[in-house]
Amino acid sequence: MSSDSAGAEPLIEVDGLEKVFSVRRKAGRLRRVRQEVRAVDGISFQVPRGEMVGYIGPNGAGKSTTIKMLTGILVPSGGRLRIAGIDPSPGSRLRSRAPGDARTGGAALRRGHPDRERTRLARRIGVVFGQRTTLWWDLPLKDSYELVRRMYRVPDAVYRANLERCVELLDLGPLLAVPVRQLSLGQRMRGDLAAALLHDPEVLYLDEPTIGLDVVSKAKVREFLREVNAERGTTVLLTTHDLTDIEQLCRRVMVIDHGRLVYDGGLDGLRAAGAGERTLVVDLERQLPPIEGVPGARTVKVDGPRQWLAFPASQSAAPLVAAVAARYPLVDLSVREPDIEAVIAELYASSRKGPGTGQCGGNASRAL
Ligand SMILES: Nc1ncnc2c1ncn2[C@@H]1O[C@H](COP(=O)(O)OP(=O)(O)OP(=O)(O)O)[C@@H](O)[C@H]1O
Repeated sequence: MSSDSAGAEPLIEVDGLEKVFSVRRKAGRLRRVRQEVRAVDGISFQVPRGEMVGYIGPNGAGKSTTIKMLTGILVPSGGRLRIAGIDPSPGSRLRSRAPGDARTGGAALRRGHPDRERTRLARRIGVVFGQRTTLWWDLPLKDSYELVRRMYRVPDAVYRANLERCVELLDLGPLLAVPVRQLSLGQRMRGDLAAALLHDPEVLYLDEPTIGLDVVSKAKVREFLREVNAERGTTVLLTTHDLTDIEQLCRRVMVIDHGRLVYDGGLDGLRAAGAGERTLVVDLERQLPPIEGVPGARTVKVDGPRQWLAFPASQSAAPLVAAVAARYPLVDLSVREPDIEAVIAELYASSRKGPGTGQCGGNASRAL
């Protein structure tokens, strides 16, 4: 969690949130049985205003389901959530763990709770689903924006200012007259990002906004998100499988697996929590046999005069450097941080072994 936002007003508040889907599965040639899928299983977190938080996890972990509940698209089966003080599905706790919730949730909402809260919430949030566009397929981009303006009743001056800024930051000028169906994936994604921001939302949910994009388009999207966050203080919840998105944009990351939060804290803490190793890379004066006898380190690779020594991420490099320098002709050195992808893969694996086995349990960051 970013330390400078600690204590700031929470804009997103989630407490014991659950979503249980009821699905029918084949059991034999003719029989179907009803089964529960616990997609989100009692997660709690808060996001202060202005923070950019990564929300990651393996396929099927429950990320999209969480985002859909936070936008009001899905009704929770249990727990509480508030975004900008609004509960998009008031009364959902009454239906907690109700069998067949996936089918009855919508009806219950219509019966007991008009869509007023969800509409109020829609004005405060923006959403981009990387796999799906919210734009009108056959309309030029500009006409889609015009429709967004009317739907959200965006005042003229606000609309013009926001559109101008998005066009500038996302290079949309040449695309405004092009029908959405003719846009490339990267162009369409930029178009979707602008559409999500025209009504000045306080919260932006991004579900895989860089999926399928080339490196240049990814860089453009990331730069845009940084600008929006810095300029407007927009709170961002970012779901992605591309950890570079997280490394470049978020200081805080939440990891979900099997519907449960298994880590919530800083990226640095995640590296340390994963029992990862750092690497001391040393350049010696000449090629020598693998370095031995340095306490706490082991030589993992030798390439000419260069050698790589792995050591626990939690340990200081200073004594290792001193030990190597005392016995070997050292010319240069560097320390490499653990690879974040490896750390996260390890975290997923350990969370699957069951509670209590995760390596992050004793970390100073909020490991869960
Ligand atoms: N409408 C639904 N009906 C039944 N099960 C569902 C439904 N939506 C999601 N699920 C199940 O809930 C679980 C979580 O799915 P979800 O889409 O939230 O995962 P995810 O973390 O977003 O995965 P991915 O990274 O693959 O997009 C999965 O087991 C999925 O099959």
